[in-house]
Amino acid sequence: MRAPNPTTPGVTSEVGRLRTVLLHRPGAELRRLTPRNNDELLFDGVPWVARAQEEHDAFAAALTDRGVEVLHLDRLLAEVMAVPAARAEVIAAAVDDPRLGATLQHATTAHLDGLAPEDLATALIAGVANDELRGGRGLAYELMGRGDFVVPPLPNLMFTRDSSVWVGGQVAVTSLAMPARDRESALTAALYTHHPRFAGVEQLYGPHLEHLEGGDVLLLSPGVVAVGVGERTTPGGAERLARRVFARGLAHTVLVVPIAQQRATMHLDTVATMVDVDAMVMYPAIADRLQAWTVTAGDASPDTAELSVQGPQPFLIAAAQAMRIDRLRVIDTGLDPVTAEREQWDDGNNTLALAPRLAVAYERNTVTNAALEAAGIEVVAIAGSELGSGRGGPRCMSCPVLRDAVPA
Ligand SMILES: NC(=[NH2+])NCCC[C@H](N)C(=O)O
Repeated sequence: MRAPNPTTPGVTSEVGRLRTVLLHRPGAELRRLTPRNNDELLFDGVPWVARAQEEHDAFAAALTDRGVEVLHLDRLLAEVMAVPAARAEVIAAAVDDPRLGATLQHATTAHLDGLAPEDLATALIAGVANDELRGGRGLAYELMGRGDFVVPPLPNLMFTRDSSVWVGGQVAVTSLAMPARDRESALTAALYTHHPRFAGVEQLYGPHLEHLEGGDVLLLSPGVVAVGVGERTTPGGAERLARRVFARGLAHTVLVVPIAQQRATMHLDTVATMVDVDAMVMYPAIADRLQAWTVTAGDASPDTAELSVQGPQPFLIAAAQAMRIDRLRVIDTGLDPVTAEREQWDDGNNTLALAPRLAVAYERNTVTNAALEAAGIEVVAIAGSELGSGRGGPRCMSCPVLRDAVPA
């Protein structure tokens, strides 16, 4: 497998020592949430924003205290908004909305294009309401309510895991399934295309392809990628990713793992995450039922070839085989079924490994965290009562950009 060299970005596992991570501190976009729009915007309630920011700051501090470099998506985006081509791309994506009609599209383009880089970044993230638009006009504009969004906000941007994911030295800008998140990948695409920090990095995937979200992608070990398919990532998305990682020599096996199409299990990382080179914390209700299809490269050319697809077989068996280990150890979320269900819902499985046997987890999932500690995993516990209202934990809120290789 082509391994990234230690100074350039790249990630080959879930647990190699974390060096650099992309986060997004939630801001004005969360203040847009109301009881009328929170379902559509994929939040379970209306968070207390100042407290959510405090919790996020503590999360970021827990990482920097342990030597991890934290990149902030909004700051990088503001920097990149000085580049004319980048501005044009994200503005085009923001007005590419059939609700607007041509007149309002033109007015919105002019408004956004008139903003200084930092203000443009803010407007793209927090959205633009009808009464905030300078020079608003057109039929759609007149018929909208004053507080309606001309450009909708992106409150889920803090779940940086989903809008891009690194496989080896390349980054997959994803194609998000839910309309409320679709535009996030226009921002990550601009970032990876135009920010000098990522100059020369090849992109493995892109917006508007078959749906693929980073929360579904787990790098089980170097060369072995698990992809959950369910509410978000589609089998077509998993197939295209598989072809591309094989063609580029980034992996030898992709395990395609069906998960229930419901909110509680929206991504594979809501039911299982890696905490050691050979261990996962996993929701016990699915541990024995989870299946995997083992996909490897067929023989002919990667774009047209039939991939080799085998299975399904139990996930834990398929994973151990692909990883070439005897057994993938499982640490259960919760103890009894009710606690497990509660702690799974509160992202007890959604841990972010900082190194083998060292993981960040929400403090509220006390039973799961105790099980992790008992299994020899050191838990860095963070508060998440407000952050969690978006249904995402430490793994969802982070996109690793550079990890050390795990010792072979
Ligand atoms: N990787 C994850 N589990 N991300 C969680 C994303 C939560 C977000 N509210 C959504 O529904 O999309």
